[in-house]
This record gives sequence, C-alpha cells and structure tokens, in this order.
Amino acid sequence: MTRGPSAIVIAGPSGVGKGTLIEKLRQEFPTLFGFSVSHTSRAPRPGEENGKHYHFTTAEQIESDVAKGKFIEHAEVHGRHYGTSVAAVETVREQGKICILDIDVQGCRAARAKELVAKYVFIAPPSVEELEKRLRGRGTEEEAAIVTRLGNAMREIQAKDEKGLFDAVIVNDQLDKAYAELKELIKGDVEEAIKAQA
Ligand SMILES: Nc1ncnc2c1ncn2[C@@H]1O[C@H](COP(=O)(O)OP(=O)(O)OP(=O)(O)O)[C@@H](O)[C@H]1O
Repeated sequence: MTRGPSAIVIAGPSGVGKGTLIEKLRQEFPTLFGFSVSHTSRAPRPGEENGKHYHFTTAEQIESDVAKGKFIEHAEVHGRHYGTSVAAVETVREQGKICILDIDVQGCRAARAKELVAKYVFIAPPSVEELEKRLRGRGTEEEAAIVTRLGNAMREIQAKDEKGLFDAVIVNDQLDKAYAELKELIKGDVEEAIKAQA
C-alpha cells in the first residue's frame, strides 16, 4: 500500500454537524484534506454531482463489489445503499491528503475490522432535543425522514462509548470549540500531510 497521511473517520448522528465541521477543516486547509467519494444507490439531491459528492450507482452493483472485497464499509441506511471503496480512500492518500470518511457507527466497526489506519472520531450532540432542532432547522428532510433519523441517532449515540471503537468523542455544542478540539486531535496528521506535500 502506498504511504501517505492516515485517514480520519468522522461519525455521529444525522444533523449533529459533521458536514459543518468537515467544511471548516477544508476551508482552513484547502489542500490537506480529501474526501473519499462514497458510492450510493440513493438519488442525487439538487446540486450533487456524480463522482464528486457520491458515485451514484445501483444497489446491485454495490452488492456485487462488496462481495469482491472492494469496499472498506457498506451499509443500508434509510433504505439506500452506501459504501466506501478501498480504491476511493487510496486515491486520496496517493495525493498526499488526509482522507476524511464521514460514515455511520456500523461503518466504523467495519473499517476497524478491515484495519483501516485512521483516527476514529465521534461527534455527539449536546442533547437529543438540540439534534432535532438542527435537523429541522436545516430543512432538507421531510417529517418522516426526520423521525427515522432521530430513531437512528439514539442507537448511534449509544455506540460512542463502545470499547475500542472511537479514539475520541467531541460534543458539538459551540461550533468553534468543537472545531478547536477536532483540530487538536488531528494536529499530528495535519503536520504529516504538510510535510508530505512540501
Ligand atoms: N455547533 C452547532 N450549533 C448550532 N448549529 C449547528 C452546529 N453545528 C452544525 N449546526 C447546524 O446543524 C445542521 C446540521 O449540520 P450538518 O448538516 O453539518 O450535519 P451532519 O452531521 O453532516 O448531518 P448528515 O449526517 O445528515 O449529513 C446545519 O444546519 C448546521 O448549520
């Protein structure tokens, strides 16, 4: 396997602010981070581009590639297939970038099982009430989807203390504070990526 900076796995319930934190990292360090582009069988949302936000494909194709061992993790979430291919993560590492994986708890377990070298971080909400407020405030989901996501959130939050799963749990209460904690956690990886790109 090609050497390069190790990856960062970011998990946490829908609406907790993972995307917001990742976007801040990418804004502060535009060249250091890369996304492994996930595969999904769900339909693109407005503005999403194939190969950039996701590789949009079919459930059958994902299942076939999973069977061939081409995925680090895969899952069915809210009735749709999602997965991260080995190739997608390698592509980012080969560019000397820190690969960010935004995956669910089950995906983290699978990545651990596949021995993906990474910092595993769980982003937790200050409370379930606050999580619900953020999900509604974002305005991207219908009522039924919000209820499903909140149900899943309860299960995800329970996994945050699972032995050997996460290296750190960051509570996203004040965004700037959570961001500072995240940066501190990955300081060494950032320095390594800067060196790799020098
Ligand atoms: N610390 C914070 N305080 C208040 N609002 C926040 C905070 N962090 C994020 N938000 C807001 O909460 C909403 C959900 O955030 P975001 O979309 O980043 O969640 P996510 O974890 O990436 O969700 P998903 O997994 O569904 O993509 C957004 O409207 C975002 O602006």
